Amino acid sequence: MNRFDDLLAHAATVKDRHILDLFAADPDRAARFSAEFGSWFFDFSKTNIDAAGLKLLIDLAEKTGVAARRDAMFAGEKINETEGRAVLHMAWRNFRDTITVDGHDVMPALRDTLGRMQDFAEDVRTGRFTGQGGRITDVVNIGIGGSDLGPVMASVACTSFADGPRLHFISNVDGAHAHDVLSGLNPETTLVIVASKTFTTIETMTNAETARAWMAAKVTDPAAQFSAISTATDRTAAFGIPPERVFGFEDWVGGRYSVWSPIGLSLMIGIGPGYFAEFHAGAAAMDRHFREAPLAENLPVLLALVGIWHNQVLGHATRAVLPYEQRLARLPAYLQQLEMESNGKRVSMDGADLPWHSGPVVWGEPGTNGQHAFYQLIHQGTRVVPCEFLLAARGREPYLEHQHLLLVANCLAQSEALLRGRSLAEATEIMAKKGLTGAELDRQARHRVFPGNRPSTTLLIEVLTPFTLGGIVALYEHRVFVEGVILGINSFDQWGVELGKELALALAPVLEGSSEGAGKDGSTLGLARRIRAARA
Ligand SMILES: O=P(O)(O)OC[C@H]1O[C@H](O)[C@H](O)[C@@H](O)[C@@H]1O
Repeated sequence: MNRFDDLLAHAATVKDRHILDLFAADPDRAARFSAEFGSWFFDFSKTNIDAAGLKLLIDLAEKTGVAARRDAMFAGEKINETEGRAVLHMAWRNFRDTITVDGHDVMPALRDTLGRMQDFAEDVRTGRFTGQGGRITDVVNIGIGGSDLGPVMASVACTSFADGPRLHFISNVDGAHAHDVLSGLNPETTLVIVASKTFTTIETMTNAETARAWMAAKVTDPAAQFSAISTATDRTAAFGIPPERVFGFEDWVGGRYSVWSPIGLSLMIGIGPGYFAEFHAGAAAMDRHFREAPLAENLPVLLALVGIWHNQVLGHATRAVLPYEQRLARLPAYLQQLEMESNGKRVSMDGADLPWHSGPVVWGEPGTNGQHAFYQLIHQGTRVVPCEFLLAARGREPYLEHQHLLLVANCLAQSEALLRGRSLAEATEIMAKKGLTGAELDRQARHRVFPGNRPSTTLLIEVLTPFTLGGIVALYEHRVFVEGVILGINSFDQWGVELGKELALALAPVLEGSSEGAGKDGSTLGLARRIRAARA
């Protein structure tokens, strides 16, 4: 007996029916299977979930203790059990509440750091803080994973609000990344932000050294144009960054949940503290909704339950995230870390093998580009890929609103096509009109059949702003949390990234030729030999 049995039994009885029949049987289906909070509207009616299935899903959230776990998280309990940490990134976007960790009010220190960030951001933006060659024109954020993806994703999303220095990001240890970014910049007017929660991550520290050398070649005091963001202020000092430009945060902010914290400094400089506060406010609004709304009307809970239905119940291993919004181009990459690093776990909280599948593979690209690339498989491939469309009703450039209308039409058309499909009879009729007959008509028509009955959801906002973006990101964070609770896993550690890091360190001497690599497999040694020869 496992926690999904009732749902699996229900799914077995309904999985072959057509979602269109659900619409035909219930004229109110679209309203009944959607939910709204403030600026965010979530439609999950184009799925095979019916009233009985939804009830079983809500029951599942109840019996797995989602609400109690949520309250424990907001109360600062150490729900990240394998690291013995609280999970309180929400504190960084809600400065009204009092939040205590180990009986200690953490908010005064956060307000102090936020104030220092705001002052520094304004100083950079207004020219009170300058580089050694004048006003700061460019800001380079050096970080990776959660210290990169959040600021990159949000800065692209907030492009139309950016009026500060230009933002650039270096993450990959591949020197080509640092080269390509830095070679276009003037060291005398560039501010480098080294963003690393631990300040030990090899990629970030290597790129930071590279940037320091690049700057030292042109300015007398490179450290004067460096800032650092970390929980490890001893290490930032050792790197030579003066404390007034170091912005700290606590270990109860996970890397992939840290865009709200000082890790968002580059974004704050780009869009200004005012819009950054709106980004916070949108997320804080979503936090309140998550804490207060009944489970059946709770957007993060509903997104999670639809995810569970598709992955653990129906067995669809991947989910496509398809933003019809160019400025959300980096959202799929951001969500890959958020969801897959959080819920890609093989054991449950107590260390036992997970008796069901972990979270899904998340992937995607903005529409309409994806339509001309991989949608073929989504429409006619043999596997079902649940699709998650994100859409803003309005664009931000009034003079291009005619293009936005076309974008919206494409998004709705895709979810309609996935739902409706095209039958063999319809395809045959179309091809017959083109003059085909007989066996050729039959053959050609079969290639043009769309099975349809493919599930999708749509998250609709009115327009993309820092506020609505903040809500979207918090919505996904809490969705990941709810899925994690239902799966019984710890969504806040990431031990799965460690092994490769250790092996990479051990391989460096093999590549340099100073170690034989005893005990390594033949493939690794053979590749290392070839690489050594090519580099000699
Ligand atoms: O911020 P840092 O300490 O440099 O960590 C950067 C990233 O690397 C780690 O390996 C983790 O996989 C990520 O969760 C983290 O965001």
